[in-house]
Amino acid sequence: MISVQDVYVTYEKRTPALRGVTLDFHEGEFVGVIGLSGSGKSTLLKTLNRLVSPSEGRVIVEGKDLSRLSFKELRDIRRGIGFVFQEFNLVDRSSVLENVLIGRLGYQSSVKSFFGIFKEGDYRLAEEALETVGLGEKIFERGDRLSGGQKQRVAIAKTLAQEPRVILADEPVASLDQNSGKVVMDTFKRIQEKHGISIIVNLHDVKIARAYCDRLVGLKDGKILFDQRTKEISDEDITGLYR
Ligand SMILES: Nc1ncnc2c1ncn2[C@@H]1O[C@H](COP(=O)(O)OP(=O)(O)OP(=O)(O)O)[C@@H](O)[C@H]1O
Repeated sequence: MISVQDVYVTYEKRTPALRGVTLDFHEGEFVGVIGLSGSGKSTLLKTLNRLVSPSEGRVIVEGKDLSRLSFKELRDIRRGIGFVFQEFNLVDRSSVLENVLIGRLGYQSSVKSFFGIFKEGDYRLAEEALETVGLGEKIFERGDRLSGGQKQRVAIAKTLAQEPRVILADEPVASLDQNSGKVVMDTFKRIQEKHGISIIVNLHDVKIARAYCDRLVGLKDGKILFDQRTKEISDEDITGLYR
């Protein structure tokens, strides 16, 4: 589904953040990317929807080289790829429903988007997405009235409203307390299992990564140290990653 082929990313002539990364992501997987701060986790995730472009190598999504797409083709590909950030990225003064509807903007013509005109189907999808993340009752609440965990679930609902094939999540529980983090990770798991959507998530907490992910990619200094089924990963692998 997504193929990363010998990718290097260099920011402003510094040491490369990624150095020859090659791996494939498959349909329906729950993959965790782990490693020290600065190992390149965010950079890797951002290359998967061209928020960051490789300096060398290629990222192929559904058979298409991301670096060779027209504006429209990139927009179409990005519709199928949700992105969840550590800091939620919601509009605090807007309602939960309005925030989730933003996920539908990729399906509107630009004029319609500008005037905020949504179809009935958009509202239905937004409501379904909120039900899926367990926030059906908060639909008219203002964003800034929610707890951190609830905000992150609204952010997930927003990506669900996009009807994605894959959700990328960059440290989605790093700003949350343990309980809220668990609810958010349970939500991702449910989405993977019930909706068949692939989840690719950066995590600095190895315990969480081991508990939820089917496969773990260990990044160290911009290179892949291991890429294995979670149950095959030893304590030594983990120690080597953080040494
Ligand atoms: N926009 C940028 N401009 C310049 N350097 C950057 C930029 N983004 C990341 N870097 C550098 O690239 C390297 C990898 O960073 P990246 O954020 O991908 O790692 P990470 O594993 O996600 O770390 P963290 O968990 O701290 O975010 C680091 O050395 C970082 O300083």
